[in-house]
Amino acid sequence: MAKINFGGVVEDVVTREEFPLEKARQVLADQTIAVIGYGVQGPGQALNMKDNGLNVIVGQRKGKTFDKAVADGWVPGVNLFEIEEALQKGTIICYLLSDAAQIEMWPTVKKYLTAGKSLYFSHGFGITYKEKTGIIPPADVDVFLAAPKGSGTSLRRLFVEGKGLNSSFAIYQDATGKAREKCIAMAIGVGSGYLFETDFYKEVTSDLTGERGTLMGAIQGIFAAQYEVLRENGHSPSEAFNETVEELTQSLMPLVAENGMDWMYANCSTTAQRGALDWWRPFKEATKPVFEKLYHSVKTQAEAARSIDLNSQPDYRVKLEAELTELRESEMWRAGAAVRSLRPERT
Ligand SMILES: NC(=O)C1=CN([C@@H]2O[C@H](COP(=O)(O)OP(=O)(O)OC[C@H]3O[C@@H](n4cnc5c(N)ncnc54)[C@H](O)[C@@H]3O)[C@@H](O)[C@H]2O)C=CC1
Ligand SMILES: CC(=O)[C@](C)(O)C(=O)O
Ligand SMILES: [Mg+2]
Ligand SMILES: [Mg+2]
Repeated sequence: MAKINFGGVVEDVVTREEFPLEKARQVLADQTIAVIGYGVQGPGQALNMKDNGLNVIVGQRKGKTFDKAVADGWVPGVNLFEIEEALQKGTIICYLLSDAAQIEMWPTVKKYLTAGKSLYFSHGFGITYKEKTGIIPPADVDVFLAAPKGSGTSLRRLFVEGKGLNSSFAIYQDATGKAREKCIAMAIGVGSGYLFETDFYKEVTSDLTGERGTLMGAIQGIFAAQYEVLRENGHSPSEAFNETVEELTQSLMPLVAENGMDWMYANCSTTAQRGALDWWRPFKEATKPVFEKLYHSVKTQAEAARSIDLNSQPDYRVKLEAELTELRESEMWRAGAAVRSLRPERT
């Protein structure tokens, strides 16, 4: 593995140069990779693996999502099946149902995990919280994960553009002595950039923290707070939205992505630099206790319990959709829709 110095800490990573796609194809040559579930990660990973020349089939229950798989080019009876048929045919089972649905389907999946097969996850959830999920694989199968660090939608889009999301990988159980090479081959096959190693516990703990924190929860919270203060002080929705969200996503974050925070700062006025350098610490101090509370809630499994309880209810989708609609219909995001419609490339 390549040794990379991450800010003073040397870590081993796997790059596409040292584990090229050709090697992944060789490792997986005799495998039938069954992607179970065609929600968000399912399509991204399955299509990328198919385009990478791997032997992939999809298992999805009948309904709207099955039809989406057909629309994406999967052919019923050829490489698209009902879940049980795909489980039976697959030698590497990619368990890409929602984390809550994985609990419900587990007794069925387990029946098909015969000796020498592999069970692949994209999250450490099911295994780490096994007391809650009941997901305990048989001892004679390999169990590993590759977790793309981003949405399945982005995984696919970046792949099509010739780019790749980074993924973590972890081996939980090596029954055949080949779990590690299969795991890395799968991680490359789904279209990852470089790979960093973790374990199931660390993957799920960091992932749940990240999505509740800066990636999704905290960012909406901080947007809403600033937007409200601007509105309460007489600024128009267009001004408040532009100064809170639009400028960040359109102008400043791409600069951070390209070359880091200091470089984004350096491309802003010295007035802005002075203010940002003064104010980032108070924001850090104000929010750190919330991040500590969040991490604690993840560590004590309160987050897992809540997500399992709520997402296992029969009407969980309707409830999530209602909350997403509330967000979409808030003034800030309605202002956002108007702002997006006025982007030059859209008018
Ligand atoms: N959404 C994402 O981009 C990411 C997801 N992951 C992980 O990947 C895995 C899959 O997540 P998503 O793609 O978001 O899942 P999802 O919520 O989109 O659901 C995937 C599939 O589950 C099926 N499903 C739901 N309930 C079912 C049931 N009771 N019986 C049978 N099928 C059922 C749906 O039809 C759908 O095909 C999870 O472990 C998740 O944590 C990891 C990284 C990012
Ligand atoms: C996209 C991703 O990696 C997340 C946010 O962790 C998830 O969808 O669970
Ligand atoms: Mg996640
Ligand atoms: Mg994630």
